[in-house]
Amino acid sequence: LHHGGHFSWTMEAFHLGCPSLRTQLSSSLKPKHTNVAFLKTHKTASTTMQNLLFRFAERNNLTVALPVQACGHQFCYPRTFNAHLVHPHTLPPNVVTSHMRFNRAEMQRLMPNDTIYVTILREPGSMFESLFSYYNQYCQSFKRVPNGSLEAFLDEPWRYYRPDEKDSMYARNTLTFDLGGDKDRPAADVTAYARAFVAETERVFSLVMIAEYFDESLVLLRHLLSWDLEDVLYVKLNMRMSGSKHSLSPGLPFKIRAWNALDARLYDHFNASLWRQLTALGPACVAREVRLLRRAQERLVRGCFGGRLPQLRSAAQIKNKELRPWQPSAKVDIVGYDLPTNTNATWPGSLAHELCLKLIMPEVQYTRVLLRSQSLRYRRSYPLRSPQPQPQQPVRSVLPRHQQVGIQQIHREILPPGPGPASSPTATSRPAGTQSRATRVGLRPSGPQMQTP
Ligand SMILES: Nc1ncnc2c1ncn2[C@@H]1O[C@H](COP(=O)(O)OS(=O)(=O)O)[C@@H](OP(=O)(O)O)[C@H]1O
Repeated sequence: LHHGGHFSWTMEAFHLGCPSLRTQLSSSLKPKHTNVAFLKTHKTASTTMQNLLFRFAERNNLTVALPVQACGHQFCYPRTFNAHLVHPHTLPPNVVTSHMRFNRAEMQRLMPNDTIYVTILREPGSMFESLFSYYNQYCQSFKRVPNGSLEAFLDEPWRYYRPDEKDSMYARNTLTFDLGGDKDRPAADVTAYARAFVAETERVFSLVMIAEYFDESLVLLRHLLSWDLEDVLYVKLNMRMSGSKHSLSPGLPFKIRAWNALDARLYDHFNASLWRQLTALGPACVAREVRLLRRAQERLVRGCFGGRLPQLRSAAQIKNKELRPWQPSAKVDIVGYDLPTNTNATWPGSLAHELCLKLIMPEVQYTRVLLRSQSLRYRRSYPLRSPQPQPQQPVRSVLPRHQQVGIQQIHREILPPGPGPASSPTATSRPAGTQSRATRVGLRPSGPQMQTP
């Protein structure tokens, strides 16, 4: 571990002569942006992203909008999102990231005006294979297929698929559905609809990440939000064991794209736009940031797992219940991790244990833990609260770097060495008491409606 203290890796890139980073240096000194809406799409590495955002929110004492208990850990998906599905103890939020079917107007009612919208897509072939395997016992369209054969489904999808049936959104154009669109557009209309839907998605989302280029996407995210390297460290979550995966025979990716034509168009468009943004940032600099990220990540993981890389375990093998990922059925093995009991060998203290635990905590458990801690904070702030939920703190869109708490120190120790001190400009928080009534009860007045093409 490196004990040289904090440094700015953007400064390092600057010294290496990355032209695009040179012009961005001033923006990297900006306070961190803290109002973020991440649309958690299905089977796209979104749980890994959600965990990263949960940890960022906790480190910075932000509020994460969580579902009311009746919705479980998702905003009553596949219902279209409505701000009333948000638990009152998690208002007003800085961050939202739980599964939902997107609804722009309701999100704007919930989130501060300067919220940055981000989502993630995955290549349709591997995504559909993952959906087919994961939801095989849930989704009737998949259950009907003899021998659970992906090939059989794709040979005659209309034989098995019913557009209006429960859980049909897992069987066709899932990304389009999650983004609030119409997954069953008639073939004659697909091109025009896809064009308009892509344009609308582009208007709302400042960044559309791509799962295949997860680390490169994180580099863009880090720049967009003026975050540090330590803010985008992660461990891969919600992976299937290799035995639960099915390799696609030649011809299948083509059939999957044809069946999920809207998703395929979304993916192609945003994959191209991701690479345009990476090119604009400078490929050498992106590669360097990715290397630094992976190096820091390895140190973090080794620190948590007693100097080793973690062993992947199926849920049944994980001793700590808090760390067991949810299994969709006995036929699919989802990978998780168990912490060694002596993780503190490298970093002493309970903070290190907490950091490591949260890093690998599955979605359902982390959502529960977060709801509990936010409810506690809410009750402590308002022991004699009025019937309407009140804000616990002014809504912040940016964060002074010095406000980040304890666990940050451990993060600092794992960063690769580099020159230059980090600057910590003061943020411009929105002054308390300047919000409208709607903001004070946690919801914002409706903004312009999303124009669904
Ligand atoms: N960092 C990173 N990069 C690339 N891919 C990753 C990453 N993290 C998770 N994964 C893969 O994402 C799949 C799980 O996606 P989600 O977490 O979105 O699933 S869920 O809808 O919330 O259940 C799941 O894919 P499959 O294993 O193919 O099912 C994970 O392996």
